[in-house]
Amino acid sequence: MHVEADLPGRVRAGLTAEAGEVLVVIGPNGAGKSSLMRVIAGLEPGRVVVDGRDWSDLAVPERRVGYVFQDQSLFPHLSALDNVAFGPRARGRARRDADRTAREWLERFGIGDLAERRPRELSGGQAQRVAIARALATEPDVLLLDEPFAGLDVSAQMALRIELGRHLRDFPGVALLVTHDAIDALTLADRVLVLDEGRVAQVGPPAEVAAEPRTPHVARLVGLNLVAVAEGEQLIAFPPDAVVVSLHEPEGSTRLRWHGQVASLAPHGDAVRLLVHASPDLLADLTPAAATELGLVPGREVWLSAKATAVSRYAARG
Ligand SMILES: Nc1ncnc2c1ncn2[C@@H]1O[C@H](COP(=O)(O)OP(=O)(O)OP(=O)(O)O)[C@@H](O)[C@H]1O
Repeated sequence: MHVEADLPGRVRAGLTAEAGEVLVVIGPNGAGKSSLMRVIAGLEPGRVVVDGRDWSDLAVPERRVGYVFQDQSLFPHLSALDNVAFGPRARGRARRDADRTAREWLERFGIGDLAERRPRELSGGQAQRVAIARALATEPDVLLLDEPFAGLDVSAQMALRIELGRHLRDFPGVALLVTHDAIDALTLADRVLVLDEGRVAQVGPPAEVAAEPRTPHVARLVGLNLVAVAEGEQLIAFPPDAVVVSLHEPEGSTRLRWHGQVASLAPHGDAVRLLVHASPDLLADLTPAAATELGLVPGREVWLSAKATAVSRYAARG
């Protein structure tokens, strides 16, 4: 499936996905992730072309799309069952038929016994299961999930993540899932799509995106330093524990060195993690003993150099 979406000033993105694929969409605040989802769903006016067919003027129910958005929560006056049956009914299925489908979906999510409850009588995790069941019950070609775990506590998130992963494996269409959490990308994605300033900055399998990030946002997410070199044509990435911190300019010919000011120090596992304001900002891990010996405090001027063997270098654009 090929999707082109254009919402001027907010997002302009093209993506291609195989049937059954899960694309996890990541990017910093304001990158256009929600805009992409909303324009595909038809909740914002914009241009959408799917496999050469122009969807732009199609109303929401005419699009073969299921969505779970934070602000499109369940109908409060309907039971869980009626919420899930709503989509099939709106698509013309007879009441008994739609109810049977809805009941099956609730059972698949392990909440068949909650069918008669109203949304306010459900926990956050249960309500989110109903919302996802409601989206899947319409048998969409595209499933859009915008931060489906937001607002749930950590253990509810983990349980729902595992369960959703199972349903996504069986889902025959294309799923797009927006998240801020690297765990979602690593556990749920077939491929990760990175949005930056409304454009697709990178697409690839999670391991590849994590190893060779092309945006500062993804580099931070996976805990790597990222520096543009060769007039911006290439990038180098290296982990914070491959950075040597010194108070004086390092000897030798290495060009992998930067001068900057310590912005913060924080415990990180057994190490101390420094954030140094240089160009660009860099992270460095060192032992607590070394941090004390160097007298590192915020504001201190330092030199950083990267161990060449720990640096990976790759093209800035794919
Ligand atoms: N209703 C709106 N009208 C106009 N501009 C909007 C609207 N909603 C969002 N924007 C702008 O569009 C851009 C993309 O926002 P969007 O919400 O899609 O980003 P996002 O990647 O989902 O961000 P976040 O991670 O913060 O949810 C931002 O510059 C934002 O200010």
